[in-house]
Parts: sequence; structure tokens; C-alpha cells
Amino acid sequence: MASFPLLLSAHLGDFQVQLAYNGQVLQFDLPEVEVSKQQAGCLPCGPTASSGFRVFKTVEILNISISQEHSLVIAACAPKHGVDKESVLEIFTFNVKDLALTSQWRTDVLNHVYKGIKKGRHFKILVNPFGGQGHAKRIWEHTAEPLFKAAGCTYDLTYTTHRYHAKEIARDLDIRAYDAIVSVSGDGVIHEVINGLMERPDAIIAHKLPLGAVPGGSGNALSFSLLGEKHGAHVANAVLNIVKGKAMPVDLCSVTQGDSSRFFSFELQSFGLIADVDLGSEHLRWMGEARFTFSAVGKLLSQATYPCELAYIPAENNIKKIQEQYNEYRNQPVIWADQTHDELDQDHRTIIDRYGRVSDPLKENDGWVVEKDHYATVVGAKLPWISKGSVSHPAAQPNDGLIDLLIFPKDLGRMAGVQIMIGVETGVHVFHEKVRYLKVKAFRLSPQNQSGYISMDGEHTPYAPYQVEAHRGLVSVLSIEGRYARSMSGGSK
Ligand SMILES: Nc1ncnc2c1ncn2[C@@H]1O[C@H](COP(=O)(O)OP(=O)(O)OP(=O)(O)O)[C@@H](O)[C@H]1O
Repeated sequence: MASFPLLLSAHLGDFQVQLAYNGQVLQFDLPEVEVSKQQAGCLPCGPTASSGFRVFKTVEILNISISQEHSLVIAACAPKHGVDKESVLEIFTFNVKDLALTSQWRTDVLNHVYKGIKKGRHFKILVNPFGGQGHAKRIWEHTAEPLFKAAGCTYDLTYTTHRYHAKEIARDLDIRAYDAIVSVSGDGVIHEVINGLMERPDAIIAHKLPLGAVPGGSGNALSFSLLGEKHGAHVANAVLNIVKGKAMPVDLCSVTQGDSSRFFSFELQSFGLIADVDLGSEHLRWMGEARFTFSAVGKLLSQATYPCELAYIPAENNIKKIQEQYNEYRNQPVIWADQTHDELDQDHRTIIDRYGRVSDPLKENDGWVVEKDHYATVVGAKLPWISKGSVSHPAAQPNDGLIDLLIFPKDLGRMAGVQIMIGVETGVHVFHEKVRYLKVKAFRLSPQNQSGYISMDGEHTPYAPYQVEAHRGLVSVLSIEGRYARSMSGGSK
């Protein structure tokens, strides 16, 4: 076992430097010319550049290689322009004298940098050129691809050419050939990939293939949930999460409609106002993420309400207790993807819905609560963020096996509507007296009018009764933290 610090003498141009890795960070001096280069064109760079040395955390180091010219090349993805700004790819090339010593240093450092993580992953990459405002191709070429290459990752790339293309690819993919499926898109493509995997006859194996999310859509709910409000739209941070992350188990919701339709939702099942905002704002796509806010304000002011029968199996309905549980969860050790679970049938081919499907009668023993009313919105979710500035379900956790259910009543009123809208930006709306926020095991919603919108992960779904049930850890998502970014205020983490 090599002992810390791991030291290596090298030259950066004519400047002699010492590279020191202590198990936490890699540090080296910068010659003055490099310091001014680093400072030029960037905002205050923090102590790292301005004080004449550069520091990278272990997690930020993408690769250390020895070039054909026998130079030592270090690639990292780190914040350079301030901690809240997008990380950037930095590559340093050092001249070295003793190749054997350098090679040993490189091996020792890389062993730590990629401890418990496969180095040089091979990805299936799906880029939706029409996602969001149509920037996904540029995002891929300018930012994501150079980072994957610098990290020594390889990939097989497909630009999606039509709706459901991502689903077809996931359904037919040789899953053993890849370490993960990465989408450069919004949540619609991720929804398709998940459903493609779950439709396979070998779903038991296929759903273990982790997913990676690079934000290239309008909402990018998964990216925001993984990386938080400040970094959710940052492509480089998302790529780092994919290259250096481990498989975090993530619950899926099975959704049944009619007598036979079943599919899976990983994000949001919405009815009423939020569904209208999601699906009824397609014509505002040019606005980017602002379309959601713009449309929501209009809907709230119109005070529209939607009649339905709502049935749910409560797990917790007190928001203070939900907040306590959230804080407890944040203080527990992270759980990484488990290789087994118990919700498959005997052939290990089908996921069993414990609470039946929407066409079945509700079983009394399951503890259903049934109510019939007009509501402004009823939204189930497994992710805390819907989009930038919309933390609609702040207590949502990746793998608690429960659905977070948000209900706005019919008599919201304009004043409360505005307060709630403002609250959604940080997730504090759940404490508003007019808002109901529950943790449920399953819910069933039956619209009591003829037409409207139902949105499942942003996808248009027939306006008919549906039932949603959470299944624990059915898929996994690459993540460095192993949990979603903090979305509920209070507590220590
Ligand atoms: N080449 C294509 N032409 C038309 N539609 C496509 C194409 N490729 C994918 N799609 C469809 O585009 C839809 C939206 O994609 P995506 O989720 O990437 O973006 P978004 O809707 O802007 O983002 P978000 O879901 O985060 O709001 C998906 O339902 C997908 O089926």
C-alpha cells in the first residue's frame, strides 16, 4: 500500500512543480504565467489559482495518463469560476523525467480516484436533437463529449430521430455491452428508456443497467434533483456525476389505465393545473424552462378546478413528521443499488402490483382512503424538482418506496395561489395551510369530467382513471452523492 502523500516531481513548461496527492486532494504549484492565464477572462478564481497553486478534489479528477511523448496528462472537471458556476474541463500536461516512477505514481493515485468505480466506462448515449430549445446536439459536442473522452470513457452514440426512438433502442439494446445508458435530453427520453427496459423479457437484468442524465431538455427534473438548483442545468457537473458516480437505486411507479395498459413513471403523475401547465404549454417551448412558470401563473389566476375521485393508501400525512423523516433519511448512510429485490413474480419476469390495477375493486384491507371533490391539482411524484425554480415535492426521496402526493384544493384563492407559487421555488409551499402533502403507497385518480390533461413524466396520457403504485429501487441512476440534492429546509445536511 502506497502511503500518503503521494509525491511526484515534474515540469510544467520550464517551471518545476511538485504534484502531491493526499487521498483527498491533488495539489500542484502553478507558474506565474499559468496563474495569469487562469485569472484572465474569468471571475475571481478563489484561492486555487490566484495563490499560485491548483487543487483538485479526488472526485474531480477524471483521468491521469501518460502520453506517447511520455508526458503526464491530468484531466479534471472542477469549479474554476466560483463554486456556484458550472465546472469546467481542465487538462494539464507535465514533463517528467523518471517514467517508471511516474507510472507508479499514476497507478497509485488512480487507484484512489476510481476506488469502487469502474474507470473508462462504456456508454450508450442518446441525444435528442429536438429536446428543450434544440440545443442537445451542441451540448453534446461542446461540453459532454470532450469530458467523456478526457475521462477515458467510450461510447456508442445515437441521435434520436423520432418519438419513441429511445424506447425502441432500450428495448432492443445489448445491455451487457454497456455500463450505463446516458441521455442528453429532457425527462421525456429518460421516461422512454425506462419503459423500453421494463418491457423487455429480460427486464430483471435490464433494469439493473444504470441511467445517466445530461440536461438537454426543458424541465430536466432528474438533473435538478440530482445536482440541485444551482447545478441542475450544468452539463459538465452532470457528466462528472456519470463518470464518477455509482448506481443509486431509484423507485419507479407502475401506472395502470384501462383493463390492460401498464407503464412506468419515474418523475411526475399530474392532474389538474400542473398537467395543464406541462402539456398545455408546448406552444411556448421557445421560452425554455420559463414556459412552466409563465403558464402556471396564468392557470393560478384563472382559478380553474378539476373534479375527480381520489383514493390513496396513506403512509404519512403530517407534514412535520414528513419533514422529520426527511431529515432522518439525510443523516443515514447512503444505500447503493442492491442486486436483489422481492417484487418479481416466480419467473422473475413481471413486476407485481401489490394493490392491483385501476380496474380492480379497492381492497378494504389495504387501507384506502377515498374522497371526491374538485381540486386545483393532484400530483404524485418521485422527484423533488420539476424544473429550475420548481421544487414541487421537496420530501421526495429516491428509494423510500413511497409516492409524494401534492394536493391543491379547489378554494385556493388568488392570494394563496401566489404565495404557493412563490413557495414552490424553494419547496416551502408544502407548509402553506391550504396545501396537502402526503406520503402514500399507492393512489388512484378518476376524473369526473369528460376532458382535460393527464401528464405522466411530461407525456400525454389518456384522460381516464389511473392507478399509481411505487416499487422500490427498480432502476438505478448514476450519482456521486447517492441521494437527491437537499430539497427540504431544516436539518443538518
Ligand atoms: N428526433 C425527434 N423528433 C421528434 N421528437 C423526438 C425526437 N427524439 C425524441 N423525441 C421526443 O421528444 C420528446 C421530448 O424530449 P425531451 O424529454 O428530451 O425534451 P423536453 O420535453 O424538452 O424536456 P423535459 O422532458 O425535461 O421537459 C420525447 O417524448 C421524445 O419522444
